[in-house]
Amino acid sequence: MSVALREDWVASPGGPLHGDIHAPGDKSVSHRAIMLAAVADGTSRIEGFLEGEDTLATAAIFERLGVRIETPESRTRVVHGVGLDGLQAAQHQLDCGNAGTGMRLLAGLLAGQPFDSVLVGDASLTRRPMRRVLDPLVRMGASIASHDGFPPLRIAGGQALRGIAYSSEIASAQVKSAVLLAGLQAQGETEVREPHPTRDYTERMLRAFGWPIDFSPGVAKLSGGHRLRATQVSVPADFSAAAFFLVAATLVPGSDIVLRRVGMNPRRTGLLRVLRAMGAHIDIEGLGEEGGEAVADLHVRHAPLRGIDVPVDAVPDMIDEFPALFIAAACASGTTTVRGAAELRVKESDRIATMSAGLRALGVVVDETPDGATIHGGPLRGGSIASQGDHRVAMAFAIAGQVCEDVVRIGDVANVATSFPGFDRLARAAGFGLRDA
Ligand SMILES: O=C(O)C1=C[C@@H](OP(=O)(O)O)[C@@H](O)[C@H](O)C1
Ligand SMILES: C=C(OP(=O)(O)O)C(=O)O
Repeated sequence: MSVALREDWVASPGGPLHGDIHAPGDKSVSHRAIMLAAVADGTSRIEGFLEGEDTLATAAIFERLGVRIETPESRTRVVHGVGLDGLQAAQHQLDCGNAGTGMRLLAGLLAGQPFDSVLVGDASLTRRPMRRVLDPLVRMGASIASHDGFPPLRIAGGQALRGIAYSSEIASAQVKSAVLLAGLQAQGETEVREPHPTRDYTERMLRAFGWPIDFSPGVAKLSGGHRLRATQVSVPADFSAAAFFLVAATLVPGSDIVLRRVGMNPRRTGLLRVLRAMGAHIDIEGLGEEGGEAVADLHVRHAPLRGIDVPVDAVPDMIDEFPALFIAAACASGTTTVRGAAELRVKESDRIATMSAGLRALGVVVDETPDGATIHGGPLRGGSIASQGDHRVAMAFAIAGQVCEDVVRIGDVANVATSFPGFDRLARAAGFGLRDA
């Protein structure tokens, strides 16, 4: 039996943050680039690929399905696509690790294949709800058995899928993407509507790989029966990784940093809007386009923050940034209220509960609600934090340590490598006080 790796950090004030920071490649884009390149015709090149455990797990799964993937240099992948009809049955279960994105998108992509597949994940992923993708996929004709709506997912191959018009009740790019990827192999038209627009990387990348698709914010429509053509993908730096430095430099007096070539897809940058409304000093410089995605340098200087009511319509645009926002809110004057964010309860951990408990351990007053929290800003004392193995919670409390009166001990940080390998090294180089316990 394998035992989860447990590592701890000790974070303490390191002084002002300075320098240029290159955050790793975008996780959402990296997952999708591997998936589409694998089932395209021809050889694709992916540059800026995130070498995190989540996206490495997705790449390893396609190798098990018979796709050759080369690594000519770090952060580059050359994928020898086999076409939508060229994947081969795997001999073993397919391990998605910690990645909700990997498992949910693969469920859609594998539902219409002629062979059976079994998708498994780690303890955290095994607790995450899958009915949100199983319901629409089964309506399309898929046959997928689960453990009462939770992983493992046993996909029976050889099902004839048909397109559906699906109105999702939750704003989830993973649900939308699973249905669209199943739609590639379905008879007729597949349409997905969402209650609030979510990140549109699947739609944009399908178009880049030559698949006809209509989409506008909140709705996407495609038909089965086309082919994907290999292409080049340039992956921008991940806004969600950059977010930890945006908050840290805002909070630590004297800080002045530049985050380079960060992906600025508007469905990802809600934290920027919210931090600016709280008083943050962040300039967008050199806004341009790389590989069809907006990118910019983000210049951040320290600024005092004041609490706000986070607009509910910003929530899907910053869904992964709440751990960092909770720290910003704890350091702001006044109170910050988050509503309409119940989805946070079904991430790698229950992020409302994990962040509230961690902040309380540092002396912050937090009133938790079913779909959010009210955070009362005030001084942070030191303390011990259980990250519950959640990468974003661990990184958020590393920021808290930079502005605490005493040290912050953060437990179980190994999963930081799922989305941000090398975070601790980069953070120390920028000036963080952060060491292994
Ligand atoms: O599609 C994606 O790449 C993602 C969508 C979001 O999840 P939901 O779709 O469940 O909101 C996000 O939390 C996750 O980190 C990545
Ligand atoms: C929720 C996240 O990812 P996933 O759903 O892919 O596990 C995340 O990275 O914060």
